[in-house]
Amino acid sequence: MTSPVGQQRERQDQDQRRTGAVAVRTTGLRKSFDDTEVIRGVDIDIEPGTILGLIGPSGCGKTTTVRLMTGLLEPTEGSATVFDTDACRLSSSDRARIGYLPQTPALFPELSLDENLSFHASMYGMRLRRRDRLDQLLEWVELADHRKKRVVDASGGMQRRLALAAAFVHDPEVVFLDEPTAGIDPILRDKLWTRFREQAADGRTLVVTTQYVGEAGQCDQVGLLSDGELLLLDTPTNLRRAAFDGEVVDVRLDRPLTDEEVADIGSKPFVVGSIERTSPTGLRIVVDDAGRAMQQLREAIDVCDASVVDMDEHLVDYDEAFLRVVQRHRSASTTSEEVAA
Ligand SMILES: Nc1ncnc2c1ncn2[C@@H]1O[C@H](COP(=O)(O)OP(=O)(O)OP(=O)(O)O)[C@@H](O)[C@H]1O
Repeated sequence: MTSPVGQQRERQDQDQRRTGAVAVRTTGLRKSFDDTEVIRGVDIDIEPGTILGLIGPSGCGKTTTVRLMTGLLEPTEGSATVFDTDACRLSSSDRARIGYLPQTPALFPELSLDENLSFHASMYGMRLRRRDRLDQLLEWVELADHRKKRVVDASGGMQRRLALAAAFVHDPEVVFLDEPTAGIDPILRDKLWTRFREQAADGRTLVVTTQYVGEAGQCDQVGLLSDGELLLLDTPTNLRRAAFDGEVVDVRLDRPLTDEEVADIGSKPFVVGSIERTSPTGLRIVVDDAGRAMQQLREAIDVCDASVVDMDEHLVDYDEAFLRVVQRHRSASTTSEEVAA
């Protein structure tokens, strides 16, 4: 879907990338409703042409963060900027460079899918080549065969896809998508992510919230929110590393090691975290680099006069990584509250 406008923006975004510009930035962002603070000091920089995924448990503040970034909510403290301008003070022409899929999209139930999309296009004053654009978008979200269906007769997933198409109708440069894949089957979800990646490759910037933690792997940067705090902002690979503060190797031996032998292995420089007994003869060891450490571990186990039955890197999946980072943060907060009390 690279239009001439898209190509021009790609060039502009490449220029911005060279100068280190950011498309969206939050600085010390805080938001309270009544006396309850729900966003607690969030700092995020999003480079043009990248996808930021916001993940976190229900109620952690994903939607509120997105609404602050779009300027729909005013922060209590700190700021959110888009194109270097306060999000609450964007001009109407800058607003037209932004797309937004809210969690509860506004669709006209009695109008057809096609008419709804057409209405969104007309709001942006689109006339030229509008039909082509709408056809393209309906294909994009696999609704072309249902275009005549009224929204009221469409499934929840179809309505979501229609709203997603509407967020892109005016070819925006920065797009905020609040749970775009909720209620969509895994095959189409995967296709949509391929399309989001194409959009980013075309120079557009996407902020995507999701409750499907595995989708973190599709993003350039992942922001992990918990109770309104940004626990981590990093690449998906580093999110996995953060779960154990290193890489993880699982080893099974021909006999149980004694506590002294385990402590001896734990003192080796390539072991950077805990050693956990996973069974009488099984160990889970956190190391700096799994590839290198496996040979060094074999040597250390040889010295103990034991043999390795099998040894493999434990590939942490995103769900496990997410759970561990959130649980670690929650237990650290509880401990510091107990110390303070
Ligand atoms: N307008 C509001 N008034 C009062 N509280 C609000 C308002 N909007 C959000 N909240 C509260 O702020 C917190 C964060 O809500 P938010 O919708 O941002 O979470 P979320 O991570 O998007 O959740 P979910 O994944 O369930 O959509 C919640 O405790 C919610 O109840």
